[in-house]
Amino acid sequence: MENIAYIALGSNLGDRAYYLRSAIEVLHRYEGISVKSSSSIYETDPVGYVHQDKFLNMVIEVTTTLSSFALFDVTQQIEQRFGRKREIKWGPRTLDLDILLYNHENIETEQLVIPHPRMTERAFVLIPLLEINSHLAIPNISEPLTDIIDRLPDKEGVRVWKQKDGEDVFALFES
Ligand SMILES: Nc1ncnc2c1ncn2[C@@H]1O[C@H](COP(=O)(O)OP(=O)(O)OP(=O)(O)O)[C@@H](O)[C@H]1O
Ligand SMILES: Nc1nc2c(c(=O)[nH]1)N=C(CO)CN2
Repeated sequence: MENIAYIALGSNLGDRAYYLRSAIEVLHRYEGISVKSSSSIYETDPVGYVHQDKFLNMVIEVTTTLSSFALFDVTQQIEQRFGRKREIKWGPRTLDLDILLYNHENIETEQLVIPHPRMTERAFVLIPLLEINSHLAIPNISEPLTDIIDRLPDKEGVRVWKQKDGEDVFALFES
């Protein structure tokens, strides 16, 4: 069975675009995962822990035959592979992969919560998400995403870094 999931990517250490691109490539090559579309790449001011460099953030849509938990395992493995270290809460990272949505499911386990619990507080997530699916509904949220974004303070720090142009996800990373 095909499931639809949305994944947020973030990086603010080292060659940020390389980490985003590599994560998308590894996901796409993975048996049972297909990357269907991607947002533009945004450069965003750090939120939470502010004494760190700017992030690149984007969101992708994937279809997958994997369960939400199996997909989560894959995203955790990819973070590990690209040298993710967790030192400071909300601090610098080479690669962060968050599963935002999985179909319209509500999942609440210790390891995995979907919809991602902080997604509606983050313009750096909602702006790229809305770019790829302007009709998206989030379980238990009835307010339009555009209204939510309007009142998020971090929206001022979200700027397009590389505009998406066409369907090819990987074209985003070519200079
Ligand atoms: N939907 C989800 N996607 C990714 N991780 C999740 C999700 N729900 C819960 N988690 C859990 O969050 C844990 C902490 O994640 P992480 O260290 O990446 O936090 P963070 O990126 O610093 O902060 P945030 O969770 O606010 O983005 C992960 O180990 C994972 O078990
Ligand atoms: N702009 C921005 N700020 C953040 C980000 C992020 O991806 N982008 N991720 C965080 C922890 O998940 C904390 N703060």
